[in-house]
Amino acid sequence: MPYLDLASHRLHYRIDGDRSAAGKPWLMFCNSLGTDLHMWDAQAAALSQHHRVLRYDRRGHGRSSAPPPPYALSDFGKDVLSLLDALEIERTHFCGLSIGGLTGQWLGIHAGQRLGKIVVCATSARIGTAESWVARMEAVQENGLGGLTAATAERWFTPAFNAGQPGIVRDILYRFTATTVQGYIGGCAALATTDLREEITRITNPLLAVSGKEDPVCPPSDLESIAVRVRQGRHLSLPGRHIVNVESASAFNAALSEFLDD
Ligand SMILES: O=C(O)CC1=CCC(=O)O1
Repeated sequence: MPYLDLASHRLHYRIDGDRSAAGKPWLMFCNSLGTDLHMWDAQAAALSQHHRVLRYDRRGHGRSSAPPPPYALSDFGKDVLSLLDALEIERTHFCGLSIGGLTGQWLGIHAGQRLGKIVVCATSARIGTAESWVARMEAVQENGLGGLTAATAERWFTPAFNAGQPGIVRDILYRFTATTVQGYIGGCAALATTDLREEITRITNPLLAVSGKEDPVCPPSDLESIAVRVRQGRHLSLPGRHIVNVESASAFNAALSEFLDD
């Protein structure tokens, strides 16, 4: 299991596809709050035929360790750049969901030359409010992540998906409750202090914004707003709630391939 050891924490990552296949472009995925790199299993399986796929667990999530919170969005962006530098990856396409999509926006603003195309999913230039994230941090401090499981399932998937795909939902919620409290709180702190609404106009990379039609966290209007504010943006809405790449996996994979190959 490969890790990158940094000064304050270690990042767990995984490469699918032939790493030495120089003709294949890199495609990097970044997970959301309370998930790990397995949220991209369906995408890695489909896209690794034509790409070298790099996934990692954002700090404090999955098998990556959690430095003491709070974190800032720039910490997540710098973790990505550290991984790219360590793996000698000059340039990669980037796909992130929710806080992973905010990380993609930060990279587009501050390190656009390291990215090819950017895909941001179920995200916003500013997710929620500072007050809502402070309340979430307090709830997690008090009850741990287990206390949030039912509400999380409801935000992440439609009732039909929750009922129809219990195995997939169980697996993703198991990984949710396995997230460290420090890592989750650190992520909430970054969300409480992030507002990229002005800065995203500096993004020049081609960008695809993907929304879940019924996402109560980042509704389609948020993704549309990103697409119109960047230089070369487009927006696509797919059936599902917040974790739209899982709920609409086939359509998501098709859209991702089409956008990257275009
Ligand atoms: O509230 C949630 O669980 C959804 C979410 C907000 C930011 C993120 O990464 O996930």
